[in-house]
Amino acid sequence: MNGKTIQADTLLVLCRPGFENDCAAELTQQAAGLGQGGYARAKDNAGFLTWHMPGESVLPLWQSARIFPRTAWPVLAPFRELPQEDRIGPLLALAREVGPVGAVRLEYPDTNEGRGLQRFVRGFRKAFEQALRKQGLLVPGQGQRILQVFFEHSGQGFLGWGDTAHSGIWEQGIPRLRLPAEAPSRSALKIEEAWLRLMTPQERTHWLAAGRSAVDLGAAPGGWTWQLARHGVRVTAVDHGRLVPALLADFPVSHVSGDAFTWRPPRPQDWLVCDVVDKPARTLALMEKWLVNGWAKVAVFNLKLPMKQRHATVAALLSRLDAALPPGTVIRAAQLYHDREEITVVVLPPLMASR
Ligand SMILES: C[S@@+](CC[C@H](N)C(=O)[O-])C[C@H]1O[C@@H](n2cnc3c(N)ncnc32)[C@H](O)[C@@H]1O
Repeated sequence: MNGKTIQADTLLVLCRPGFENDCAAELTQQAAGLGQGGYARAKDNAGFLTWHMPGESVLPLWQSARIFPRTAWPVLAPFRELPQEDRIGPLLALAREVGPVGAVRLEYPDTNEGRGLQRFVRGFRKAFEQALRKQGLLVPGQGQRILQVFFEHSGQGFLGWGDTAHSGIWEQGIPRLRLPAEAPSRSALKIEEAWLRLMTPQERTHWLAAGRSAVDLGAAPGGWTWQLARHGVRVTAVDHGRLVPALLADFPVSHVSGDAFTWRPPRPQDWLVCDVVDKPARTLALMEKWLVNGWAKVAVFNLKLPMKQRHATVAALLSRLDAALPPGTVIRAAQLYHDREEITVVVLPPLMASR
């Protein structure tokens, strides 16, 4: 049960504050690729924007892969000046137009001001969900459709719908991941988010398995190496810097003090991961060399963003990589919640199931 088809000409997009124009540039390019137009309404550092396509359906664009948006969903209607004494009533009336959903997401901008809404949203969630359940509009576990509400402030925002396939798997596009005490660095959260956001469960089961091999370029102090090694992957960690000693003592990890840009693996690996901070074109050329030569099958790496033309730069680099690799190679990229001035890229070989 996925619910009736609803049309929409507006997309609500959440992103890291400061990247609204990059989202707009990306959506402009994607819409053009679909033979569509559109325009953004965005304020600098707002952490969100709306994308408008008057007279057209925004659904094909919503169903396309995105790099800069953390999440996006079709808008049914904006709401304004919700009465303080009954904010639920007007939103219930809109929710009825969406129909029964399996879950509700309540979102707000990831800005200082937006985070001030946390308490309001916590209280509102309880009352709103109760009211939805009473009316048969929220039936947890049933159907894929999610009711989406975005609060710009407590009286104003947008209501729409989504699903995990096209809006992403997390409310606000923000994963709530815990950093275990033994993790060598906070970067460990970044590769975990990359796996969860950019790989399917089947791909993770296939590749993140005991007996697989990996090289981690720029590995120290060892957060990414630790994440791979705790799945039983044998890791060669390349860095002039020191790894956390427990990694070498307790896990299938070996350390090579070498240069990421010149070191070559003695035999082909399953994984190549790379968190070296360098010029994006230089990192990309390194990844291309490894993948084209068959030194690794799967890659996870960061591309540092330039100061200007961020979307145009990464789009050009990713299309260069795509052209260099065999047809069918899967390239997925996103500015993760744990990314600041970079994006994270995952590359998977064609026909992964048969490897
Ligand atoms: C952001 S840190 C990596 C953090 C690591 N992924 C983690 O999870 O703990 C970048 C690392 O790249 C290393 N690095 C920079 N240039 C390098 C090079 N040319 N060869 C090898 N390592 C390099 C640095 O020494 C540094 O340890």
